[in-house]
Amino acid sequence: MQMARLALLRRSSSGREGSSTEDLVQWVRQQGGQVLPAVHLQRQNARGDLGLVATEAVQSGESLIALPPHIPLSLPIDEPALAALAQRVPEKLWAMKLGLKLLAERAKKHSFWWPYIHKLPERFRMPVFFSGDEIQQLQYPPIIHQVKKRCEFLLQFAAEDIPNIIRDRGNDKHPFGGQQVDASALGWAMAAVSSRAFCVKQSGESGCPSLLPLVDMCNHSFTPTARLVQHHTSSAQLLPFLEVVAQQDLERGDALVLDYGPLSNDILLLDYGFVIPNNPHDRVELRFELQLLEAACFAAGLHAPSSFTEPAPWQHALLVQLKLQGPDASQMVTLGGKDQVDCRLLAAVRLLYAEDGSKIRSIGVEMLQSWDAPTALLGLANECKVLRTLVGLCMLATAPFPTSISEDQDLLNQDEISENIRLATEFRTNKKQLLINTISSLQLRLQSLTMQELVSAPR
Ligand SMILES: C[S@@+](CC[C@H](N)C(=O)[O-])C[C@H]1O[C@@H](n2cnc3c(N)ncnc32)[C@H](O)[C@@H]1O
Repeated sequence: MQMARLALLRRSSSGREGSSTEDLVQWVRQQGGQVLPAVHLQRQNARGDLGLVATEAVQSGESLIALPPHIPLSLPIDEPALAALAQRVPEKLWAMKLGLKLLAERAKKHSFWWPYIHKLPERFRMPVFFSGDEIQQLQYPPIIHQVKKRCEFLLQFAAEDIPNIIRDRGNDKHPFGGQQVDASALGWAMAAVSSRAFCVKQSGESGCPSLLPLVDMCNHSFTPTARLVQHHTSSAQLLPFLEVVAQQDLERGDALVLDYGPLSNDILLLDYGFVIPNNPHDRVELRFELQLLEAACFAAGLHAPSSFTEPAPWQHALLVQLKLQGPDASQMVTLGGKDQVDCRLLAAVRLLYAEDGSKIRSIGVEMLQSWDAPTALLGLANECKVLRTLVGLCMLATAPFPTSISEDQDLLNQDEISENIRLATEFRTNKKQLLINTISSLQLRLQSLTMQELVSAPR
């Protein structure tokens, strides 16, 4: 299917570029919120991105922003037509449910949240707004698949679900005040929510995504300078409900940055429209298949044992236990990260090389998944083959990327490339770097094992 581009939404009503950055701060204060005088909203770059900074020194633990309970924009949806629409949104696309409420508020003449909505970005950089060619430039099938699915959902929701619900309920109950909502408007709302909502606990219930005006002007860092604290209070008390607190002493000019969570570059790109170089939470996904492991053996210059095509019954039983085969299998495994490879993948390659089932069963499936598994029981030579096969797998995983890191770097050094191509190139180059780093780590392990093997070999 040819991917349709979701045309960028242009709204003359966005006040981001024209008005003062202090409007939002003032509105939060008028609503009973507290904003430390040292906290300011500033433009970050020519694109008009905003962020919060400290304009004076602040002590660790000081309250920077406090929001009363009526300021967050969150679910549930009371309006029946809107609630009926939200029910048709798959749970995975939770941001679209709250996005519908955001769109409805944006369409209202006197929405309580207008000073906030007015300050939201006019456009977002998520790949659902890329052209078909730009999406292909991501070069990584799992993310291309996700982007296509989101585009298809937005196009179908705009073309079928919204008109159907509106027709059934009559125009006087139009959830968007009679305004037409197309795929790009839906994409805008989904992107606004996915990139800005925080999970907030509501009286005894589990977390609920909420838009937190002003708080959502904090950018992300894995080494945050501020943290979000939730207080349990009733709305009648107007006590601080959510607070942003300084995580450390801040100097004048320091950015207030929150940690959005342990997010991979896939999620950061899809939901937030940016990626982090050397992201410790990033991984490369692949599907566990014996044929792939066999190919990895060949790539590593090894002869694949027959178990790679036909595992012994005890090996099959352990693969089922690892949920890599059998009816409950979930075959998605990962490369990269702190442990270098998915622990289930490590265990699978180990048990496929093992000849003695009873030895392996004595180690247990838990231990097989750990780098601390006793090499003596697995056999040094076997463990070397395991590592070489995993290196081969990383090499195979680089195959779908048609460009090299140095070609990507050349592209990134050109000033005239578009923002979307820059982002797609940064994304794919980080994936390749992750695979190269994983190969290096595995090779280091292999070197130290080879040394042990040489030392322990009979002379
Ligand atoms: C919660 S908002 C933060 C405020 C936002 N900068 C703005 O102008 O409204 C999240 C968005 O900020 C940007 N952002 C946040 N942290 C970032 C980072 N570390 N690098 C690049 N962009 C970031 C991304 O566009 C992201 O979708």
